[in-house]
Amino acid sequence: MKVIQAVHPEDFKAYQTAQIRERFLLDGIVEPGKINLVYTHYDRMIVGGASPLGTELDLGNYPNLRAEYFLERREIGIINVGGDGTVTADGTAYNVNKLDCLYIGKGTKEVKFASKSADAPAVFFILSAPAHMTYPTALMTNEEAVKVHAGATETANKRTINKYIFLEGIRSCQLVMGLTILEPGSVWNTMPAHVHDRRMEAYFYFDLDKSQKLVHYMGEGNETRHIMMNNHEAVVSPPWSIHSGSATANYKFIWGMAGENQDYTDMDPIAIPDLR
Ligand SMILES: O=C[C@H](O)[C@@H](O)CC(=O)C(=O)O
Ligand SMILES: [Zn+2]
Repeated sequence: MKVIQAVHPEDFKAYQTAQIRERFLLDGIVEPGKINLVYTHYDRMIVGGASPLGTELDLGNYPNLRAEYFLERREIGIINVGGDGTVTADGTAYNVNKLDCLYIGKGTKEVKFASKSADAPAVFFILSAPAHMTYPTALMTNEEAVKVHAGATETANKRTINKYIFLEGIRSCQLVMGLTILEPGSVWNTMPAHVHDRRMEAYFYFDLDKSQKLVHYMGEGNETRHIMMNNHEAVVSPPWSIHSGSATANYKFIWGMAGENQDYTDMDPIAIPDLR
């Protein structure tokens, strides 16, 4: 499992394109027939993808964890962004179709991922954080997710925020997870931008056409940089960094957090004119 170390904001100011990409961009996590996971030292969040084809994929165990099994001291959130699929947790199979979310609590020994059809494979995006107790495994469909309408067509940021794992939804120790859908013609997410010193965040962009590009903005609000991103790529956001994007067409993205609190509204917004 690849490991990403944490970066100091003062050091970040000197980073060139290649360094920014190496330290924050998680590309290649979606690979047909494979599970790819990255261990980040941002709140020890593991970020990855499971893309089963004809055969089931096992979550497995990794030496980095020094655990008997993956979820011995962890919890996991999974959202499917591809074709119909199933996730099996200790023998119980859950239908996790596109935009559905499954939370699996600490103590589950075996997790398996499968696609209903290899011709329309499921693509599972995975977030896993350390957990101190067991919350029940729970499935939430996209219809059941709590929806918040944000932005406007005039500012090209009209979008719907879908919340799944959060204080009023699926309960967890640390994980907060959901996804945001932009309307056609709207291309800006998380603008006005914000930081939340108490939590890290990861973004995973999807349903962005292959011919298009996403520009992800990061850094302190007065010292911003960008990363050019493609469909099915993820990026980690340190607690000191904004995390916002604009693209050449509309798209969707999964966001997820772990850290000091689970209060979604604990954000310090940065006024648009103040960005540098
Ligand atoms: O801390 C919260 C996250 O940055 C996202 O939920 C923001 C987002 O989905 C959006 O504005 O579109
Ligand atoms: Zn945020």
